[in-house]
Amino acid sequence: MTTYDLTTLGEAQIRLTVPRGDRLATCRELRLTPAGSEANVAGLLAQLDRRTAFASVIPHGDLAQRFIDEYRAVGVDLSYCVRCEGRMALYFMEPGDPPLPAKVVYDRLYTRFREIRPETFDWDGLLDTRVLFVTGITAALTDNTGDTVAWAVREAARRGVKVALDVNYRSLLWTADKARSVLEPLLEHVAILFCSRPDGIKVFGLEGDGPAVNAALRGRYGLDHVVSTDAIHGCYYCGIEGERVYGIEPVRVTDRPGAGDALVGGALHGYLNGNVMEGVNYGLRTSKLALTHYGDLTHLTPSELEIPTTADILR
Ligand SMILES: O=C(O)C(=O)C[C@H](O)[C@H](O)COP(=O)(O)O
Repeated sequence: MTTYDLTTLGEAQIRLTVPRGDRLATCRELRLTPAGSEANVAGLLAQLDRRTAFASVIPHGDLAQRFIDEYRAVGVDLSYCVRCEGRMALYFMEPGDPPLPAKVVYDRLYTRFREIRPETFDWDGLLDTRVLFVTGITAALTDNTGDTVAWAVREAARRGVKVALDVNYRSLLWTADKARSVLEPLLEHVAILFCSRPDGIKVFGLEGDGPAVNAALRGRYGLDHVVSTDAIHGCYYCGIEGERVYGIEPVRVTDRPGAGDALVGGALHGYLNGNVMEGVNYGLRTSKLALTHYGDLTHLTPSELEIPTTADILR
């Protein structure tokens, strides 16, 4: 029996959000919430009674403490985090209201996390897990973070640990060409891939509707499971369990960031149960829950996985 169900590494961040109806350039107050894609997935799974750990390099100080308190409170093991002097990564967000799109401004240069190397972390501990989860966000930051993600993926595969990868393409962090050149060589080691349709088109040069992009990813890279979303039309599964299209129902959005990570967390809960198709149903529920409250981390109880949804299977 492994110590963990899922371990992951990523940058610890704080989000500073502009109140609705205001602009970053003029607002006088900001809402402060902890953030980080990988931590969000670990945090969601911890609330579903999964054993998870998140590794990072985190500075001392109050902002970092806010991050630590948030994810530790839901049960994520943060003992692999290395503490250092330095600054906390931040991101600012204007939620946007039509016709203004949401806007993100990163303030995450010069963090010590950007200097990580494989030797920074205790991999005997971190790879005592069923799944290693990584994202394109961490791979994008610097050559060091990209190399460390690549090393971790290969080492996990060598040790028989399943690898889950979320492409999570961020155009503010790298070009699509660079993303492809870094992520593509990792795909042979990946068991379950999360890639939105727009990312499949931009990063991997694919074409077609959601199911077509999904099937092309699976076919081209020989993946066991591919889960993708198209924020407007639906969510798609393609893999050894078959193929499925899931409808997405509109919900009132209180706060959008973290909904993608919630979908990934729910789907991985299913993967850990041996049923990704059912996991995507969980993911649709958890991402819906994510939209109802502030913060990148979705707060939920296991019973809320059963909340009614009309995200019926269409095909
Ligand atoms: O951008 C980054 O570097 C982050 O990690 C910050 C956020 O916590 C996630 O990006 C949220 O991601 P979504 O669930 O896709 O909204």
